Amino acid sequence: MTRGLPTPGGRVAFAPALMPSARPAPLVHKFGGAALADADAVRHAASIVAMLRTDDALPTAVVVSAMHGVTDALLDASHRATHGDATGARHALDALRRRHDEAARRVAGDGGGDESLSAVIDATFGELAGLLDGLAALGDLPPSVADAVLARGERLSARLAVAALAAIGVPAQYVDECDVIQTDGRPGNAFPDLPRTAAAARRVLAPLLARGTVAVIPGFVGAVPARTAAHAAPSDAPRRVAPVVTLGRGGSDLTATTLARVLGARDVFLWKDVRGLLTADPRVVPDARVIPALHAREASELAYHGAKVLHPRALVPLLARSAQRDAHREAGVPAPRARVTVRPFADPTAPGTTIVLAEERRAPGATSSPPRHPVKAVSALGGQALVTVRGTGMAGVPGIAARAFGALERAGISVALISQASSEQSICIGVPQSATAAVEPALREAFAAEIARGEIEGIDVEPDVATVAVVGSGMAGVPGIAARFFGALADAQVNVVAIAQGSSELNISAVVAGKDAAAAQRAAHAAFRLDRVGGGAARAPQHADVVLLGFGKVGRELARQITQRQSASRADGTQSPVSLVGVVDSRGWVFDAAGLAPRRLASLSKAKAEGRALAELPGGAEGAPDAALAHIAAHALSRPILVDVTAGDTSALLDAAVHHGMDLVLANKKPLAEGRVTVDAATASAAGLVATAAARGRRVLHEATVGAGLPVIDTVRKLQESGDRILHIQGCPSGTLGFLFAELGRGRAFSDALRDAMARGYTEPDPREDLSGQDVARKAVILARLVGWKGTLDDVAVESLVPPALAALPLQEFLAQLESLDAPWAARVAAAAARGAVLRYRADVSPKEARVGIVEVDRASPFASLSGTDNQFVFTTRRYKERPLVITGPGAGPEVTAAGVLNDVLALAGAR
Ligand SMILES: Nc1ncnc2c1ncn2[C@@H]1O[C@H](COP(=O)(O)OP(=O)(O)O)[C@@H](O)[C@H]1O
Ligand SMILES: N[C@@H](CC(=O)OP(=O)(O)O)C(=O)O
Repeated sequence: MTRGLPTPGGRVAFAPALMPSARPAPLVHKFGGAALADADAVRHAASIVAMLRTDDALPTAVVVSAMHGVTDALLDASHRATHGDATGARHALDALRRRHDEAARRVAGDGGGDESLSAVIDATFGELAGLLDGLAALGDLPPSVADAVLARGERLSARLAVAALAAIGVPAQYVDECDVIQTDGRPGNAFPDLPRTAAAARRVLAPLLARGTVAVIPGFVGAVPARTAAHAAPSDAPRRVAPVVTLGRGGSDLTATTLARVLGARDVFLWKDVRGLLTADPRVVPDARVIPALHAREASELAYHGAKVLHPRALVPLLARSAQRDAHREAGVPAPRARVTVRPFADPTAPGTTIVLAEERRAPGATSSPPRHPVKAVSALGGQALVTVRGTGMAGVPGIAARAFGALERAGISVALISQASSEQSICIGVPQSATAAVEPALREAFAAEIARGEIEGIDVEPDVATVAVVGSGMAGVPGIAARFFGALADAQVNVVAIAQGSSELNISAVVAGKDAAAAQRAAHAAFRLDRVGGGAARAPQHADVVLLGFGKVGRELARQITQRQSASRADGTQSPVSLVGVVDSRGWVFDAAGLAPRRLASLSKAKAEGRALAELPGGAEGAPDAALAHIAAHALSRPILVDVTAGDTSALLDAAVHHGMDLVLANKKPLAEGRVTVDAATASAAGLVATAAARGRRVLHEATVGAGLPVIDTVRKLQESGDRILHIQGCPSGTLGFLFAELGRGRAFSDALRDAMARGYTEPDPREDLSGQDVARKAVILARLVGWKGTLDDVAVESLVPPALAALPLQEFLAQLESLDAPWAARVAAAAARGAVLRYRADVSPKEARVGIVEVDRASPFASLSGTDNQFVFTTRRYKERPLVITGPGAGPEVTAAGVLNDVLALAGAR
């Protein structure tokens, strides 16, 4: 064993006597195509190599993928050529050539162009043109020729990388992949032969690395074994077919891990355009998080189930099993010891994801607490078809599944999933959509006898499905994972076509319609709280997309304030934490996933204020709010927040929004105080909405439901979080009633004060809505529940200011009789005054009760000083007992209400 001796500088020096060789183990870098967009990116890659190579010139091998999109473009050009579109093929090639010429010019930096690089580009495009001509003549695209075309992409980028390294003074040399990576020769899906690759690496790479030269090797491609090379090209194929094969799409990862294995590397860095291996594809689940560490088996499972970030077999060379390991050791392949990290190209010092290779060792019988995240990630493999073989005669007949497998294997069809119902009356097989046509004949042939005997009744093919998988080694032995997964899919209204659980218990998969795959992944991600996984957000900085439900006075003011917030961010050069992507009214919506521009919002606001519906406005769509929500939720939004600034019972909509993965901000009291959204009939509705959201890792904030923009609910939370206990809250949360009682106290007649309140626009159109006390009662319910009261709106004792005889009258008749109330009110006010008190309409809540009605308060009480439409809240707590905590201020009006809502939105935007 080698032993490190710490040096004063903190580095680790190796005692020479203990080191088998003087040089430290090499580093292997792999730069993915997604990261290599242009010359700047290639230069950035070179700088990363230089940085990690350090002054000690650590031995370094660099594997590169073709630049972003180049493999696809080459494939497209090949298809065009075979289908007779010679012009299209030439144009595609010309565009690629321009891109590489431009990159070559810029990559070398100030040193100017590199002639040998131009010559290589020239020669490569000459070869490519020849290959495409050959394909045009052939009218077919044999896999071996496709591989020969595709190989050029990585070779070009490797040349660019060499130039970029040279430009910053790092000695680098291009090494042809065929001189190192030896494979089994399977076109389009080859696998490296480790012993032969190890021998080649010793011969070709070791001397270079020993000299301190960085070896740059094209990824994705390898050599065909000598015996197959002779047959690699069909006799009528283009003459210039080189005997190369590719390792399957994304195969540069596999090149890198193979090299790491045969070189005995210390580290493999897989540099990607994402911040690491994430809990989901961030293009589908915007709040995906970086997984700090996961086992290679989990990573492979994810890759196999469609996570495009890693080649499905990338980790195989580093996981060779022990029997193989012995055989390999004899053949000169060192034991695996590399550390594998998936790193963000854009942020090279970030830790990314570590892929753990060591097997988990647990003492027999050892128990451990269930993992915090039994499921670590979710992924989906689209473009599949599901084949079902049905028949009552299959029950109890052994080997049906194995024969189905065998038949498909012989037909060259890879099976992504297989599941058999316990009744054994059907087997479901997931295959690539492209194989659909070949599947049925293959199975019919394999089961001809059973079909003839009627034991197999049918073979059905369902096209366009996707397999959605949740993956994590922690799910083994943790009960309820499947229930949570399928519950989440059901809640998201995703129909599950078939189910499969891998025998390893590393994954559970569900086959769903292709169109549901995104919704299914988001639902599973939310259900397993994967947005809480600890390695940082997929994207920095944080950003939330806001959808406004309700575009009335408060909604429009909020839109204005969000726009204002965005321009403040622009002014100080930061990204706004929020953007408004959708507005919804009762009849329609306007939505743009990229965000509604300020000008557009201003004109929508203006039109809406003039009485027009959103559906009638430019870009507006017609439909009920639930349709709006479904439409909006189908888009990949960044940490979406639904803001409810309506006044109706929106419970069902809010529930749907939570299931779509949205956080909620409410100014609307009804769903909290009255809504019937509940997970448990015994719990009250408010707890229901909040609990449903919490179970899915979503949050509900609703500061503006009590006291508008005043920090009432925030104060409750802060008191509680700091360990205080709220004994009771007394509040005057109605601007209208506050105004009315202040005026009565000043000797004004009831009818006169109420008419004034109406004229000032304080009251609802029918003032009895305010006078009934219902609005205050809703606020009381919301506050009371926060302090631990368990009742519902029906349990609140409410004193109405409207005598029963006047409650049902038409509005005008009620108003005509207002004067009849003046004398009784004057008497009541006078009686209170005689006792040194004034009247107030107040909500009193505690963990034990919620009451709203008229109270007499001492003239010295803070409530007595209330004026205008101000609200006031008095908190008596364990800490604030002798002198309670008082919050007073304007508690109504669009501006302060919208500001309260905006605070909640910003809190959520920054919180996740
Ligand atoms: N679980 C996941 N974690 C990270 N990225 C993922 C995941 N699933 C899918 N992806 C996608 O994989 C892409 C990176 O893969 P790929 O393009 O093959 O990278 P590279 O070119 O670096 O090899 C990312 O842009 C991301 O959209
Ligand atoms: N260029 C190849 C191989 C590869 O590994 O690419 P990437 O690193 O971009 O996944 C492909 O597109 O499949």
